[in-house]
Amino acid sequence: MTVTTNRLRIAIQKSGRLSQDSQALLTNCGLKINLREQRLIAHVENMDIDLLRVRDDDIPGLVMDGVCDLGFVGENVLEEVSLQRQLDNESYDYTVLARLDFGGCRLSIAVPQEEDYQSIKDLEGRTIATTYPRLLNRYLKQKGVNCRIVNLKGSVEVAPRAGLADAICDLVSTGATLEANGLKEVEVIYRSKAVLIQRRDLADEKQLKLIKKLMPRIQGVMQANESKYIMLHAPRARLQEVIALLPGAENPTLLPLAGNDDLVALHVVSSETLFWETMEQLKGLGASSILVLPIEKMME
Ligand SMILES: Nc1ncnc2c1ncn2[C@@H]1O[C@H](COP(=O)(O)OP(=O)(O)OP(=O)(O)O)[C@@H](O)[C@H]1O
Ligand SMILES: O=P(O)(O)OC[C@H]1O[C@H](OP(=O)(O)OP(=O)(O)O)[C@H](O)[C@@H]1O
Ligand SMILES: [Mg+2]
Repeated sequence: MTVTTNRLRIAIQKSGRLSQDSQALLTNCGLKINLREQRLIAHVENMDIDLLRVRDDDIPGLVMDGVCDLGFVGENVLEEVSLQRQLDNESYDYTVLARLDFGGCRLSIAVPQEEDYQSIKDLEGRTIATTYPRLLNRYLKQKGVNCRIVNLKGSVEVAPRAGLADAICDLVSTGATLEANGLKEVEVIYRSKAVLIQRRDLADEKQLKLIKKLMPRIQGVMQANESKYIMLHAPRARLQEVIALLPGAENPTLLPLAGNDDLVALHVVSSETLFWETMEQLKGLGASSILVLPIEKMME
């Protein structure tokens, strides 16, 4: 590629399911992003980074062709584009730097609710509408089922009602879209999360150094997201029982309470969230002033 810039180029979805989370992750990593709604490129003011804001479908190709150095994209799109590029004899090289904690969804086959569905064999010879023809084709081949695949870029869920297909293969998260369209999920064919990918042939020392700086921050933000800071007052006499109830609290900090020898303050960073049930059990042991706080950043 002949793009001559030393600034690291990161492709992110312009508007959609991954935009906010990708941007928030970068912001939490300390990037000051100068965003103007309509701009294709957003400058990062405090680091040599530019964000390219594009359709998510274009992100794998931009990274594979070396136009962008990094990209935030769903594994579903990444895998679909990779399969298509293999077929077209185009390069499909990339490195996954991190699997992220957002964009979780599954690619599933769904049929009309009233259909008596037993197995994938029921779809032999039928028509399935999807935005992911390559992933669907791979799955059907594995199962030895022949179907006609109709490629739709949007509104896939209305295809059966519109008489365009017998079934669909689309992304599902809560299942609300399927339900609203009178469909039921019958096969999960792919489970996806957002990932951060890097172009394989990246060689610029300065850019590699920047990525090396960024990665521990990304890991730190994700770790902080799933961790909680727990504080409570526990009766000294039941300390061992209290500690046993707290997830990941092997080495809590214990602090004396002024004017009260029976109670002790306990602080701990927990890798899991504290459920209401556990809080009620803690209370049952005599614990009080239980606080569960979010953690913004972490570095070990
Ligand atoms: N309901 C969902 N819950 C969580 N993640 C989802 C959900 N739907 C999609 N995703 C993930 O987010 C990605 C982007 O979804 P979105 O619906 O914004 O795509 P799009 O409509 O193709 O957007 P674009 O205009 O950028 O092409 C998907 O490829 C998938 O990885
Ligand atoms: O199972 P659910 O929680 O209902 O989520 C699934 C829906 O989410 C996505 O679309 P999105 O809402 O991002 O809109 P889009 O179809 O315009 O991309 C996806 O394409 C499904 O339609
Ligand atoms: Mg898209």
